[in-house]
Amino acid sequence: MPRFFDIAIPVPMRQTFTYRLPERLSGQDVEVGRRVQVPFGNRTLIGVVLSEPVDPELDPEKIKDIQALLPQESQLDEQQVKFLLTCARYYHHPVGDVFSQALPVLLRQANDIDLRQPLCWQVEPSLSDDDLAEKLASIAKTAVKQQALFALLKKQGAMTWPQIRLSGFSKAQLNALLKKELLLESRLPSKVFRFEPKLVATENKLQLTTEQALVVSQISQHLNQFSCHLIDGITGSGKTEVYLQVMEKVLQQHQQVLVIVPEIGLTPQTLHRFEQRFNVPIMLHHSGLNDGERLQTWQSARLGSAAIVLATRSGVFTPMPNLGLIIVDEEHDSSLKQQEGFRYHSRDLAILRARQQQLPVILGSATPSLESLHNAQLQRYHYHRLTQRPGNSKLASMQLVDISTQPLVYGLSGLVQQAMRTTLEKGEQVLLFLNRRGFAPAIACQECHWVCECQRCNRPYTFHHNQQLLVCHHCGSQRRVQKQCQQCGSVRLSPMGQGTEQLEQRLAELFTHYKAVRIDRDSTRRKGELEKRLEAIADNEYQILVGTQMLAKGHHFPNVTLVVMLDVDGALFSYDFRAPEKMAQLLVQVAGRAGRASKPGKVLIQTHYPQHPLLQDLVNNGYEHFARFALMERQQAMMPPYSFQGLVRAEANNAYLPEQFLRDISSQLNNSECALCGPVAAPMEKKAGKFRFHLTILGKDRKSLHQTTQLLIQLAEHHPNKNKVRWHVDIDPQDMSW
Ligand SMILES: Nc1ncnc2c1ncn2[C@@H]1O[C@H](COP(=O)(O)OP(=O)(O)OP(=O)(O)O)[C@@H](O)[C@H]1O
Ligand SMILES: [Zn+2]
Repeated sequence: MPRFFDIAIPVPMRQTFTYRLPERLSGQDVEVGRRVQVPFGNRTLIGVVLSEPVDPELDPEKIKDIQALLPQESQLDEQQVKFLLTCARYYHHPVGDVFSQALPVLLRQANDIDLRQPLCWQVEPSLSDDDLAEKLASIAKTAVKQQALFALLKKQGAMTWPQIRLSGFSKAQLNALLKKELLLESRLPSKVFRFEPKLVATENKLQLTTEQALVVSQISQHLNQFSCHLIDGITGSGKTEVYLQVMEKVLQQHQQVLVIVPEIGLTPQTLHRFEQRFNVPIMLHHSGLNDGERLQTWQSARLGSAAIVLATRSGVFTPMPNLGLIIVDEEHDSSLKQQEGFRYHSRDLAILRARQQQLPVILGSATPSLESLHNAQLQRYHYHRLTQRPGNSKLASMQLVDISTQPLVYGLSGLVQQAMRTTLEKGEQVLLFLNRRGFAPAIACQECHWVCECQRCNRPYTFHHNQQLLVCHHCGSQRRVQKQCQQCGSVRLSPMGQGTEQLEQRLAELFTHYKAVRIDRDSTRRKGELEKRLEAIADNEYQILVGTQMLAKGHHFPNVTLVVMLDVDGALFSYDFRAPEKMAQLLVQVAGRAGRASKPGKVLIQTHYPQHPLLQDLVNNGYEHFARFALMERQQAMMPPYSFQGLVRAEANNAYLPEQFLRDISSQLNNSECALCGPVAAPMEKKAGKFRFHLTILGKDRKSLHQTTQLLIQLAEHHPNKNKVRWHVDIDPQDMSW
């Protein structure tokens, strides 16, 4: 009797496909989670087996054969398959694509792959102290980085290349030490992680404050079962120390820990702190790794040999058979939500996974999302607060600076310049926050006011001075700088407004005795550049830090005592109902970079609207008060988290088709328990040449949202124009500007 299996394959259809196990493979075991190679149309695809053998619904004659079973060493376990199926259902996303996204790129192909454990390096253990000292002396005094790398490995034990790189070292430095026979190269052991007391560097453990101790003990009472904990702790209150101490208890049970953070490349110090505490295999998962490195993380996690996986959002899919805890740090951060393709929220999936696998999950933030606060209010989550900074560091004071009535010099008010001078003269650092990359956000004609726009987006090009380019920040298109106005022919074109690139230049004129450094996506594009700049800031080589929100994220700048937000007005009048929440979070997070050591910090916020209630509330009463008020507003307006939202987006080369498409499917929908809003043009109606429309679904509960979404998808899939319009569904959308 031939056997048939349901298989998920990466095609844009919301269904699974049945295949036959051919005679020549019939002797083999086919477990749920096995990767297989199957024919589809005239292509060959990699799929994943979803079921035990099934009775086919189709005529067996029409069912195609599985071409090959791929190595068992790369298969998913049943737990993982169950989780991914739930993900696909929750987000109404094609199941094959969910599986494909959850696999490392190399496993989406049929090629032979190297599934060995990653290489790692440690100080040659066979060398005596005397030998070491002698060899160490052979490293030139001037080779400071080699010395430092050696010292790090000596302290740390074995490290993989991604770890070494993130610590700021190069392959050349590593190779130099290898050549001098100071290091032993081996593969990370593939044995399952087992805890031993000596793996914790207890000397680095901090004496917990009363508040911290309480949180650690409360969470520790809930290990080995599902529970969700929200740690609402002000910036610098020591959330990381709480994570570390709970992690230790989980590791002690020989279990694995998954830590999800919004960015890793941006915040290498998170990894340092883990390494300093735990001498266990820590594997990384983030966009700075190549495909091979990502596969190695996946594999050691899957084998149970990685004790800790530190990952960005897609790390939530890492298979970890002995998982005992998930931590989502900065749970409010919008980069935890994937904005294209499979649009999942990593925090929400972490909770779903924790529930399915019966383990605790910790969400941490100084500015929790309104969703999480609401869940805490409903007592779905355990709510923990950290209200103080350990030691004598105080939260920075915030002050609004009215710029509607005073002249600015390069965007800086007199009061701000004065405060900067005072701070700099004391030998302390200043951080200037401006969320706008480039030299100027537009180039305009002085005669006729024509603005040079991207034709594909109908938005102004941003002027990048260093590259002498105009770049569209919406679609990425670039062109050379125009010399002449296209409307009136005048050559009097000039930049309008100010971005970080310009600000950095101007500061050199204003503060001649001090050095400024810029941190944004442009200035840190080159590998290792960010680390270099952060290090130089720590060494006080720069006194003025200019940056975008890259600077707001989790950094610890002990000598920064003044933070200036140059322009926060954009968010005050946004169409997006989440804009005030995001702006409040950003403000508090940036402010949290000031005065983190013993020196008190100050935050100056420049605005044209100092009386705006949102700003007043934040500055006078803090985030908690703001959040309570914002939640009340959401409740009155019946917006999330008091309702459940889905969004159908459609786009096409003309404006008519997507609007008509959405209108058709919404008008064909009968008896929906949800309110449908739209179709309306997206806030950015045209992007990269496509016209875009929205249909919003608002349900009073999740069940009705799911039902309505399901029905709309069916209608869309049968619409005659379904191939002329590109459309997708976004459940719990975060960014309505798309
Ligand atoms: N119990 C403690 N005793 C002394 N110092 C502590 C203690 N806990 C944390 N710290 C120190 O306080 C500083 C801030 O801690 P940490 O970075 O963990 O804060 P956080 O809450 O994660 O902040 P943020 O939200 O801004 O990232 C660190 O330098 C940390 O070493
Ligand atoms: Zn564009």
